[in-house]
Amino acid sequence: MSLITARDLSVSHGRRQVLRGVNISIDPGEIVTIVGPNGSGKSTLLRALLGMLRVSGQISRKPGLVVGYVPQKLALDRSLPMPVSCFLNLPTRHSPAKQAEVLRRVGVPDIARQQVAELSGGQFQRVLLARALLARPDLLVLDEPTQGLDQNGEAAFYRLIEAVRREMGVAVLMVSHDLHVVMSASDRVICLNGHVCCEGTPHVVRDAPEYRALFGQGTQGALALYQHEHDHAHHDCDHDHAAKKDIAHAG
Ligand SMILES: Nc1ncnc2c1ncn2[C@@H]1O[C@H](COP(=O)(O)OP(=O)(O)OP(=O)(O)O)[C@@H](O)[C@H]1O
Repeated sequence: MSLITARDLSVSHGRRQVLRGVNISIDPGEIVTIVGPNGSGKSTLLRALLGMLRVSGQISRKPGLVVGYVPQKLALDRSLPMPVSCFLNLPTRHSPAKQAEVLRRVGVPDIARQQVAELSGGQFQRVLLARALLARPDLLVLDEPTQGLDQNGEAAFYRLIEAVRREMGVAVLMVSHDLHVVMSASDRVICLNGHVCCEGTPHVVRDAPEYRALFGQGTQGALALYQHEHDHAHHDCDHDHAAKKDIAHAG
């Protein structure tokens, strides 16, 4: 049974429709990455799936589903004096032993007493991940989790995500702008631009015309992501969604 499924999902911000007719489902233990140009509705889709927005269409969640969410921006004044251990207790209190275990798991074992304001960007991302993992989620939702990290930091973070998935069996739904990472770390990629342009295993998507129109080819693709106007006609690429998913699970 899927953890979360949305059918014919549409979302408007005010009078502006941001998402239309989106179908998506996340299965236990899979890593799914959403890519798309700025403003294409990626964060909106995550927030809609989490039940944070008014939507039209259907969203169903597995009963008792626990989600750990790491938002793109956290409205936290990092100049506030607050040790990591206190931050990890927001909003639910956890024992020091449990905190230590999860901090060790995300690769920052010695920082419980450190001030949040003193953490590097990479350490702070790991603390955010630790906080999400403390809830023992079935599904981790990460909105551009490596924003602000350098390439090494990004690669290390995604390796960590894969290790956490392997060890805890948690499914991961994330937004990324890093094509290279998307290709290597995801079971399934969804290209979004107000609607699902195409989706499937990284290899299936890489060869899809819709994906190439969005990202171009080769290393120049990352630039295309930001420049693309996305006015091409759409071949209905949802029709073989089931087949692609099969490939995703077989591979
Ligand atoms: N709360 C809001 N009220 C009004 N408009 C919004 C709101 N949130 C998002 N939007 C608009 O909806 C569109 C999609 O925004 P969203 O943040 O989902 O895109 P995104 O793909 O995540 O972008 P980015 O890659 O820049 O993070 C944008 O045009 C944005 O300005």
